[in-house]
Amino acid sequence: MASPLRIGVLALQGAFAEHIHALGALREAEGLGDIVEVRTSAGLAAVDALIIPGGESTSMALIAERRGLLDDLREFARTKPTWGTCAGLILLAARAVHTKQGGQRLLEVLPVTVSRNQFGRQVDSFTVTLDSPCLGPGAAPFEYVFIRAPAIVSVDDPEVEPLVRLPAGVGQTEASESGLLVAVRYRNLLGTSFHPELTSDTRWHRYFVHMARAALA
Ligand SMILES: NC(=O)CC[C@H](N)C(=O)O
Repeated sequence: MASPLRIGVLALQGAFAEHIHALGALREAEGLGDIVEVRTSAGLAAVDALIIPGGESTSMALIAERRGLLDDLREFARTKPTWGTCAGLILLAARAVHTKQGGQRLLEVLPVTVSRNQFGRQVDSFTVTLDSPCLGPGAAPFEYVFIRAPAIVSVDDPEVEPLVRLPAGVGQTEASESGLLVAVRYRNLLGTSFHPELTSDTRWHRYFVHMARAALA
């Protein structure tokens, strides 16, 4: 039997404890191995898959850079299963718009452009319940939580698979027939604008576990 999957959560800043909690809830059913807080290059080298949580992408990148972890994170995300949620999605992206003056460091592994804080400030946070066929045939709707979230405003590689789109109009400044993209998959990468770790619904975590397992098989 294959050894149990070891999933790490980047624990420099942000909502890492919530992801660890969500993975913990799946541990037995999914036969997960250690669920690890990753803070160093050695810690990263010891996991099979990684979640980069929500938080503040500029701070997270700065801390990672100071710890000499940024290049290792980039290398990891190039080939190993990696999921970025919210700020984590920004870090994975090839390009970000509406960044702070002077720009910000990104891992540049996911060929999309994200717009930071697309939906406004903290007070404009919102939830929306959407059908999510990517979670399985006949899957019940999922409650999506958005907190100063980015949106994916352009997809720059045909291999990027759109997974979830908001209804047209939500968070958009320009009239457009299709809504903003808030979840994509690309090879070994999953990027989501929302925070599934803030709900008790673990289906997105399960999606990532299955994706990671398939990628590593
Ligand atoms: N909840 C979040 O992760 C917000 C992300 C934040 N707006 C950023 O740019 O990093």
